[in-house]
Order: sequence, then structure tokens, then C-alpha cells
Amino acid sequence: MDPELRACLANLARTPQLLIACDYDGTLAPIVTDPAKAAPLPETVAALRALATLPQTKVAVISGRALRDLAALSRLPSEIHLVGSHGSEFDVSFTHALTPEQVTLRDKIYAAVADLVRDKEGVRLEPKPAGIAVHTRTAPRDVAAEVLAAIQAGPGSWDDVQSTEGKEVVDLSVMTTHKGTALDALRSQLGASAVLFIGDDVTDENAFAHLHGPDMGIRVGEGETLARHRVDDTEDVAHVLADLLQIRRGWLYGEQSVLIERHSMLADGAANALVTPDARITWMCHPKPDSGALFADLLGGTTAGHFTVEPVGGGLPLGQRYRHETMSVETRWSGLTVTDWLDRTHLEAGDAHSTTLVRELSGNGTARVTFAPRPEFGSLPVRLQPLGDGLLMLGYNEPLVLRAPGVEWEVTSDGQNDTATATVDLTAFGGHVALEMRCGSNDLSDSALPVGERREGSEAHWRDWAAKLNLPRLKRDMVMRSALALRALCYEPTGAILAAATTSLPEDLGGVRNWDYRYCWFRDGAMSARALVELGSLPEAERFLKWCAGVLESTGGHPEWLSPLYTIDGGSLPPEGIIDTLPGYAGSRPVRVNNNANKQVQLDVFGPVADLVAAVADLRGRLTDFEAEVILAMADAVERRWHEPDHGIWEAPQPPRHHVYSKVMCWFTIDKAIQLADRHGLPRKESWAGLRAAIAENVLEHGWDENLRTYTAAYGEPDLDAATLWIGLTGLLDPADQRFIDTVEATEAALRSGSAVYRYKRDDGLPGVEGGFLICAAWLIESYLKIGRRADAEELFTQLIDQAGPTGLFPEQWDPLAERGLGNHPQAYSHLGFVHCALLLDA
Ligand SMILES: O=P(O)(O)OC[C@H]1O[C@H](O[C@H]2O[C@H](CO)[C@@H](O)[C@H](O)[C@H]2O)[C@H](O)[C@@H](O)[C@@H]1O
Repeated sequence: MDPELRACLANLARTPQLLIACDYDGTLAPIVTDPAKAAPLPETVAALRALATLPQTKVAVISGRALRDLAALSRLPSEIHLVGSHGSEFDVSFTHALTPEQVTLRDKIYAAVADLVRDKEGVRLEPKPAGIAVHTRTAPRDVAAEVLAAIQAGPGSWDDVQSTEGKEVVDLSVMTTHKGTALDALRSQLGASAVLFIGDDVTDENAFAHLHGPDMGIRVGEGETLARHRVDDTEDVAHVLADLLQIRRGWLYGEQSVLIERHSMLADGAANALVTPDARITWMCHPKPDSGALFADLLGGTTAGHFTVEPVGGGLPLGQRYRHETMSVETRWSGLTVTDWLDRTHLEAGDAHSTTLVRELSGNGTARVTFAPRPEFGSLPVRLQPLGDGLLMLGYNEPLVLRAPGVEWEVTSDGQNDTATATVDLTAFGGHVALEMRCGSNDLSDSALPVGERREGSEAHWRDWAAKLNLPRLKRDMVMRSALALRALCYEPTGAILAAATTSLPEDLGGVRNWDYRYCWFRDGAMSARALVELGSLPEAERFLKWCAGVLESTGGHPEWLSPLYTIDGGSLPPEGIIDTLPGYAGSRPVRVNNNANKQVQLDVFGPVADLVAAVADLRGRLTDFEAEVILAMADAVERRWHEPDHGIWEAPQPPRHHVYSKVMCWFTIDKAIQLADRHGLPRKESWAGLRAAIAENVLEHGWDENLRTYTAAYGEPDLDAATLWIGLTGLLDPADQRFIDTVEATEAALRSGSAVYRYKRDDGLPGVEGGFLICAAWLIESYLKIGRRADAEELFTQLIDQAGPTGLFPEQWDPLAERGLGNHPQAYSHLGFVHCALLLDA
């Protein structure tokens, strides 16, 4: 196939809502002498049928034939829209749409044509609901010319009669529609974002004339045309459709869905990036981790942007690992090692806007490098210009260069975007090449500090930090990796902590449970910082609490009005949106940005923050003024709102309920405030003791279900929730109390399935089924320990270990049947749960 045609098809295949419309005779079916015997090519039918079953893909045939004849001849299934009579007949009851005058006129045409062609050798008539086709293909040439002239001078010239000439046919109709108007109607009816039209005849030119924007037209065979592309015959059409099917299917379902947990994260303390087990940068946002993606291959395949290094000879890597106690990742093949890391130099100089991704290639092999940045999730077409010691990206208002001295690039375009490729013989470079993608810079010159020194400096940051941790003996290295992952999710410039590095990795493969976690939740952030405090590191918690204090200020003295989450800068999130040009991980759509949960009421969020303040004060031995302000604000918020129903920790888009977990966390907040007053001199409020007792009494009475003999998810409702375990984990209920033991057992029975612990099983109003939550497994492990079931705790912990990817990172969830991770990655919840359990079990 012509490469330009293929490139355009590939672009078209990536439109969110595609309409494929084809003419019938001469396009799907080869032209034959007898119109009643025109059958479509079987390969064409197979491709059309398969295309029509794809999501976000519609198929239509727009023919000059009567709809009834088109259906009978083509035998196409009902999911393919058929339009007959040159775009007039959209359904079989069409004849009823003719006015009595049109019926009279059509019958007059039938009679006149019958008279004109009587005794004319080889001329065939094909009556249609709104007119008639006069075929001359089998007539002697002189007879054909005579009949054509007579028709044109006769009924073809009458008022309100439309005469259309095609291949050895003239069509007379009392309707004035044509294929262009039919295409317009289909486009709006089906909500197409782009259209492919394929046709072979003069009548198809009306459809080509109505194409615009990202649409594509293909003319079959000879003849003047408005279509931009041309193929020879109906067999070529079959090839085009088969190719389109393959490309679109790949795009919709994910060309290569690397298991979520197998991705490793690079980080510099502000930015992050994900790398696949075979050294493809598959995810990176710029200028901030919650900005638009520069590489969104993870959610849209290679066309959504990637940066790949591979050996020219191909083959799977020998392995991949983090360089010891750092956030640098090494991927090794025989003769080629790729070392990926994010340079901290700018950040340490106070520049949080710039990010440098360094990819060091070493060895004696030959590597192929493909650089395909696609800013803003691929919505900004870019050009790449070789310049000096590298490449300059054009078409993006953020400067970006790739420094690669001595590397020769070949730049190709797919019509929209440029891609740069290079073959690098490492021996010719002395065994080492450094590729530096500098985001936020157009400087291609050599840095003051050599790459090796910068790597040393960046790695020393992580190593020095890790060296100060109090790590357990149990699974020391994995806990270290979890700690580093949590540290890497901390956004140093503001102190915010991301819930995860990604958006829209699915909780249900192929489903719609895809959310954006690149923000800072009070709950998740506090729990993350708390886990690091448990490991002996205070700065992340101190910075996070400063971030909290900043956000609190923005409530104007109303901490009870806090949103559950904010941007990493402490701002409110814009409304949730969808990137409909991305097909999603393994076809899991939609890809969402922002998160509407920020408008929910979640009254539990004060508890983890209060717990963090208490842990920080205990470790430091003192409470600072701004931490005191934070805890007082949290206690005030609880006092004002604890009695209200809320949306709860899991953010289901459902009416608020009196969630047991939220009430428990309100109790926890006051309990921690009292503890801080006792231990660290926090000014005590008289009301706290009574408030704490009132909340406890309320939860213990209303959260209990006597029939089920368990605390449930919400007052008066029978569904269970793993978060309810916190009734015992906080100490609100003595873990030795039979009601807690019963709750643990009921939770295990209802929500645990093998190695997975589900958060709940109730219908949450969303389609699809999700995996077990790793953090819920951690809560159950802690609960087992609290009720003296150590062996069960150890067993579930071992199962949790198996859910980590090869470089030790955890996603949000686990599918115990498919044995694969689900949800955003790496997920702070999962890592903090793992750290906490390892510390508990190590004791
Ligand atoms: O819009 P189309 O689907 O291409 O229909 C246009 C006309 O196609 C048919 O006639 C043509 O195909 C016949 C079978 O191959 C051939 O014998 C004839 O010469 C062609 O003109 C159909 O019979 C007409 O009604 C359509 O108007």
C-alpha cells in the first residue's frame, strides 16, 4: 500500500469516534454485468463486520441502489447502517416519506421510461422506491447513446426529477438528496469525529465534496475526483479496510499492554517518569507531574509519545533493576545497558520548572533510539529539528531539546508529528553515550558538570536519604524501595504528596474505572508521610504539613470546608475532563484528567492529618506552632461537621451516608488532639473530651449490625467495608472486644478472596468489577495481628509481597484470578501499607 495512504489511515484510525462509509457497487462489490448479481468481496465483508463491532466505530454503506435491494445483495448485518437511493433511503419505511405528488411523479417516470426503452436491446430497468435506474451496460453502444439522450431529453429534464449518471447507468429520482447530504446526516447522527469515505463513481463525488478536517476520502479506479487518495479496485478496498481494522483495533485495545506493576518510576523530587521493562519511557508529564503528558504511550500506544532505546538486534532485556538505593533504573541486554535517571541539578538550584531526563547507553553493542515526544497528551503536533549537538522540538510553548552529541538523527513525519530515530554504534562512541532530554530549556550546550558527576549527585540524594531510615530486618530491601517510592511521590517544591504517578490506569481492565491520581489528597498524603515518619524521616511530613497549612489558609478560617484533594500547588482542581484521543491502557477508556472527588464531602480526612501531627511531634519531641494550628483546625472541623453524612473514603458518586470509617476518623482526630495536649502542650479545648466520647458512643451504637454481628460500612446499612476495620485499629474499640473480632472475621469472609482484599462488594453505581485493594490487605494484616492471628497476618503479607513488580513497585489493586496489578501506579497507599505491615511484623 502507498505509504502516504497508510500513514493517513493510521492517523484516521486514532480518531475518537470513527465513521467508515462506503459506496457499494464498484467499491465493496466488483462491477458485474447483471446488477442483481453484484456481491461484495468476502474479505471486505469480514473487515466491515469486524470494524462495526469495535467500540467508537461505526460503519455505513451509502448506495445508489434501493435500500431493500442493497440489504438483500450485500447481506450485511444490522450493525452496519445501510442507506439506499443515493442517500434518500435511511430505512425501509422510506416510501411512506414520499408525498402523494412525488408518488404520482415517480409512477409517471416509470411509465415514460418503460415506453422509451421498449424493444431497446440489452437495456435493463431497475425500479427503486423514489425512481428508476436505466442500465445500458449490456446494450450496443449506439442503443445506449440513443436511450441516454432520450432519457435526458425526456423524464430526466422534468421539473422535480433528479437525473444522476453513473457507470453505464442513469438514475432518475423524485428526491433531491445525494450522498453528501446522507453523509452529513450520518456524521451528526452517529457523532463521528472523523469520516472515511470510499467510492468509485461520479455520484460518490458528492460525498467527497462533503469531507473536511480530519476526514479522508479514497477514490476507487479512474476518473476525476475530489478524494485525496486513490486505489485501483475493490481488492485494494479490502486491503485498506483490513489495515484500518488492524490499526484501529490495536489503538483501541492497547498495542502492547505491559503489566502495570512491571513499570519502574524515575524521579528527581519533583518530576517523575515511568519506564517499561524494555527501556521505553512510556509516561512523563511536563512541566509538573499533574500537567499534560509528554509521553503517554502508557495510555495510548506509541503514537501517544514515547522515548525508546533498544538493541538493533532486538531481543528481550536480561533484566532491569534500580541502582542501589536510588531512583535510577538500569535495563540490560548483552552489549547494551541503558541507565535512566532524572537529574536533580535544577531542583537543587531552585528551578522546579525544568526537568532533565538522562538516558545513558553503555556497552559495545549497537542501539536504536526512537524519540517521539507528543506534548499535551499528543494534542500539539510537533516538529523535531536536528541542531548542533542534538534536536530541538518546535510547536510547543515549553522549550525542549534532546542533547546527544555525535548522534545522527533521521527525522520522519506521519503528517502530524515528527519522530527522530538514530542508530548508535556504542563502540564508535567509546562505549558510552548520554542522551539528555532537557524540558524547560533550549540549551543544547554541554553542562558545566559532566553527566557522571550529575548522576552521582542525583543518586547520592536518594542514597543519603535512604541511609538515615530505620528499616526493619523483614524484607529490608523491599521496604527501602517502598520508602523511596513514597519519597519520590513527594513534590519537593510545595510539600504536596501525590497519591500516584499516573492517571487512568484501570481498576477494571477494559472498563471505565479510570481516575486521575496525580494530586494531593489530605488522607493519602498524610498516610504517606506517616509511613516515612515510622521509618524515621521527618522532613516529608513537615513539608506536607506546611502544604496543609497553606491550603487551610485558603479556606478563610473554615477548615470544615476543605476539599478532600488539591493540586500539588495547593489549588482547586478544574472540572474533570476526558482525553478522548487516547484509547486508554489496554483499551480502558475514558482517559480522565482532574478528579471530581474534590467536590465531595469526606469527613475522614482530618483523622490521618491529626495522626501525622501527633507522630511528628512524638518523633521530634515537640509540636511546632504551625502544626498546632493545623491540628486545632482539624479538631474544629470535626466539631462542626462530624454528625453529617458524607461520601466517605472511597468517593463513590452516590448520596452521602453516615460512614463508620468517617466517624471513626473524626473520633481519631479528637483523640489525637487530646494526646497532643497531654504530651506536647497543645492548648486543650474543654469540649474535646465530651466530643470524643459522644462520637465513640454514636459509632459503637449505630454502626453495629446485630443480625450480621459486625460493624458495617454505614449506619443502618448491611454492606461491609474494609475501612471499617479502623474501628479497632484506631483504638476506638478495644481490639480484644468481641465486636472487633467479629468485624474482622466478617470482613475476611465477605471481602477477602485469596490474596485480594476488596474494599467493598456493594454496587457503587459504576459499571465493572475492580480488583482487591493492596491497602485493604494491609489493614487486614494489621487487624489479624491485633486479634492474635499472627500466622494469618504473615501469610497475607507474603501474598502481598508477590504483588510487587520486578523492581519492587506496587500499583493500587490486584486481580487475584488474572494475577496482575490494576489501577494507578506506583500507588502511595499500597507502599505505605506495605511499609507499615513490615514494621509491625518485624516487631
Ligand atoms: O452507489 P452505488 O452503490 O455504486 O450504486 C450505483 C449503481 O450501482 C448499480 O449499478 C452499477 O453496478 C452494476 C453491477 O455491477 C453494473 O451492472 C452497472 O453498470 C453499474 O452502474 C445499481 O444497479 C444501480 O441501481 C446503482 O445506482
